[in-house]
Amino acid sequence: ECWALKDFDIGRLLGEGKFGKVYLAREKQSGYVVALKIIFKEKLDKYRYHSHLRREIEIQHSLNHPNVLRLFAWFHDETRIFLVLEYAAGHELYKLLKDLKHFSEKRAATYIASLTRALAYCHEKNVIHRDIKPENLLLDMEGNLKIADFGWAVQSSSKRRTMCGTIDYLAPEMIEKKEHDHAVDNWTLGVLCYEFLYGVPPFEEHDQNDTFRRIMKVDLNFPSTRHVSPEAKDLITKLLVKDSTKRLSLKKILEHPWIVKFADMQMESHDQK
Ligand SMILES: O=C(Cc1cc(-c2ccc3c(-c4nc5ccccc5[nH]4)n[nH]c3c2)n[nH]1)Nc1cccc(F)c1
Repeated sequence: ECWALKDFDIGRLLGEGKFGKVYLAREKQSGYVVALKIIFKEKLDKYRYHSHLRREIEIQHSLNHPNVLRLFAWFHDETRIFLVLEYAAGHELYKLLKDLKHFSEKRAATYIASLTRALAYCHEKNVIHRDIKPENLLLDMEGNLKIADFGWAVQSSSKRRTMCGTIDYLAPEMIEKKEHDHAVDNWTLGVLCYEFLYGVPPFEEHDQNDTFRRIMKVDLNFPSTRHVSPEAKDLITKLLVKDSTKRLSLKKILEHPWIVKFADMQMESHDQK
């Protein structure tokens, strides 16, 4: 069935991106609640984003995993493209992290386990996300983590060389504009694990060049302001490794003592039906 804007009641604004806004919406027939992203075609022209958007749509539409936000469908009219995305009725993860200051080891390990399973699924499908950061992570009603934006995802058929993402989460090989592969996502898991437990990313500095320098040196230290278990520090240290071939694999992350000890295996999220 081909949907059109008239099939939806539009609700509040959920988020705003470079190309468009995301609204809460309800499909009139079924009552199904979704996130409706509205992208203006003229914006695509301006940024020559058409092929990029097509790739994002193909990537996201091909992914079907409990921890990856679903793209159910898309349609367009003369001026706009509409994406019918899964609505995550929980929180935005970065807001929750700001409110809580830092996560408990149980919560952090559960999110890292979910992210690792989602990334293992994406890598199986030859998709490198490359831009996992708290702003792109959402929680559904049951508190299950969902990776949302695939703004920078690529099919990892050939090695990628384009610069992307914010500074704090960039792996060294991406900064050096070297060829990189899916191991960049393993690095990012280390950055996120640190940020979940300490409330700030590991190499954060005011000046971007200082952040670059600290990433390139892997200048990692664990403040004693917070008690964090040695197991957690061990996992982070095994992910924030400059040589991408030496980073802990996704499989080994799920077998790591800290994950085994603290992560609760969440049930897959139930459909809203
Ligand atoms: O644009 C996005 C990703 C995306 C998802 C979203 C998004 C933003 C917010 C939400 C939410 C949501 N739930 C909330 C709960 C509380 C507060 C805010 C919330 N936002 N649910 N689903 C969403 C989805 N924005 N952008 N994907 C995309 C882009 C182009 C092509 C394509 F195939 C996918």
